[in-house]
Amino acid sequence: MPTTIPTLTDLHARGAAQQPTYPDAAALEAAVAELRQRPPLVFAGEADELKARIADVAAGRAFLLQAGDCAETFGNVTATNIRNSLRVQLSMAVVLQYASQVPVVKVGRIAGQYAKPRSNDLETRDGVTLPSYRGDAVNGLDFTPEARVHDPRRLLDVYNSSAATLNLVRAFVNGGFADLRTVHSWNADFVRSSNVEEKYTRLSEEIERAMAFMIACGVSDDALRTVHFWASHEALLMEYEHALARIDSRTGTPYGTSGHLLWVGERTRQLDGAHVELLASLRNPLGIKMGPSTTPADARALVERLDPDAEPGRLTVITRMGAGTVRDALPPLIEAVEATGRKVAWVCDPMHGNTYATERGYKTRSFPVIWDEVDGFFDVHAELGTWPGGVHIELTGNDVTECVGGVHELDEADLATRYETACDPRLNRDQGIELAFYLAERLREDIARRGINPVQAFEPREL
Ligand SMILES: O=C[C@H](O)[C@H](O)COP(=O)(O)O
Ligand SMILES: C=C(OP(=O)(O)O)C(=O)O
Ligand SMILES: [Mn+2]
Repeated sequence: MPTTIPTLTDLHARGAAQQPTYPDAAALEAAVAELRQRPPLVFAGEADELKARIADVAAGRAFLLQAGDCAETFGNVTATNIRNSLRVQLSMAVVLQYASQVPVVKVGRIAGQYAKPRSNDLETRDGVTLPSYRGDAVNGLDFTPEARVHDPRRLLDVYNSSAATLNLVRAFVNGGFADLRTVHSWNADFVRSSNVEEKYTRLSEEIERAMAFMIACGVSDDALRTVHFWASHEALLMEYEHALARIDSRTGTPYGTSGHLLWVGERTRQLDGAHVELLASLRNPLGIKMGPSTTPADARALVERLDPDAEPGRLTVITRMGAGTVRDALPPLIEAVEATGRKVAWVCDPMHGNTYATERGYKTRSFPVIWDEVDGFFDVHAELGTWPGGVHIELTGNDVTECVGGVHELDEADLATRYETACDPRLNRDQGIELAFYLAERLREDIARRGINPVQAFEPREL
C-alpha cells in the first residue's frame, strides 16, 4: 500500500511526457505554492466509495458509464453547460439501467479535464506556426502568440473552475435535479421528438410502468431523488496533480484530491514514467488507457505496477483500439491481465481509435464506427467469458455537430453548423442517448445469453 508521495523533482527527473514549458519559473512556483494551500476538491472517503462501486463493475455486478468533454474549457463553466452535460449522462444511465437491469456507475469526465496531450507540439495555419493548444490548463485556444504561451496561473483557474463545477454537480445530484421521474421525462421527450425506432418508444413506455410499480411498492422518495455522480480526468500535469496529492487524515495514506478517479493516458503510460510513478503512489481508483500498440507484456507490467496488491476496484482498463482492430487486439490484453489473477473493470473507449479529418479539416468520428467498436468489445468479452464493464465516451449535452451519423444522420457538410469542441469531436445529446439505447439492447442480450438473472445477481445499492 502506498504511504508516500514522490517529490516533484523525482517526478520531473523521469522526464514527464506531455508537460508544458513555462517561460516564467517564479510564476510557476508561486502558482504551485498557492495550490498547495487550497483545500482538497474531493474527500478521500468518496474515492474509496467509488472504488467499491468499480469493484462491482470488475466483478460483473455493475456497468460503468464514464462520459464528458474531451477538453473542458473555462468559458464553458456555466450552469447551462453543466446542467446539459449531467442531463445527458443521467438520461443515458436510466436507459441503460432499465433495459439491462444492471446497476450503472456514473463517472463524468468533468471538474478537472482541462489538460490535453497532443500529437504535435506545434500547429501551423496559413504559414504561421505556434505552440499547439494543450487545454485551458496550459494555454488558450485562440491562434495568437499571446494565447498560446504556457501560463502557470491557469492552474489556479483549473482549481477554481473544477471547484465551481463540482459544487453545482453536487447540488444537482442531491437537490432533486437527478430525480428519476424527471430524467425519464427527458428520455420520453427524446423518443417523441426523434425519428427513432418503435422499439425505443416501447422501452420508454416500459420505464414509465416500472417507475409506477416502484412508487406503488413504496420505494422511498430519496431513492428516486438522488444519485451518485463521480468526477474523473486524465492526470496529466505534474504540478497540478502533485499539489493536490494529499495525505488522508483518516488513514495517513496519499490520495489525489483533484478528482475521484484519475487516469493515465495512452501517451503518458510509460512504465517508468512520471505519470505512472505518481498514480502508483495514490490510493484512488485509477484508469489506464490502452491503445492498439499496447503489448500483452505492457498490459501485464502496468497492472502489476499500479495495482501491486490486486485490490478490488483499483483498476479500470480503458481500451481504445479502433473499430477495425478491437476484435484482434483486445483478446491478448484481456488474457494477459486475467493471467495475473486480477479482476479489473474493462471499459471501451470507442472514440479515440476512430478519429479522422474531413477534407475541410474537421476532426470527426462516425456514429456507426463508434458503435462498431463497442459491438466488437462486447463480442470479445462474450467470447472470453469476461465482463464488458463499461464505456468511456466523449460527449456533450449540447446540440453540437461534431460527429457524423446517428439519429439525425449528420454528414460531413453539417459539421460546420455547430462545431464547438476545443479538442476532439464529441457525441451530441441525441447521439449520446441513441448510443445508450443501442448499448442497453446489447447488454440485455448478453446478460440473457450468460444466464444471469438480475434479481438474484445484483445487490440493491445506492447508486
Ligand atoms: O484527447 C485526446 C488527445 O488529446 C487528442 O486526441 C490529441 O489530438 P491531436 O492528435 O490532434 O493532438
Ligand atoms: C487523451 C485522451 O485519450 P487517449 O489517452 O486514449 O489518447 C482522452 O481521453 O481525451
Ligand atoms: Mn479526446
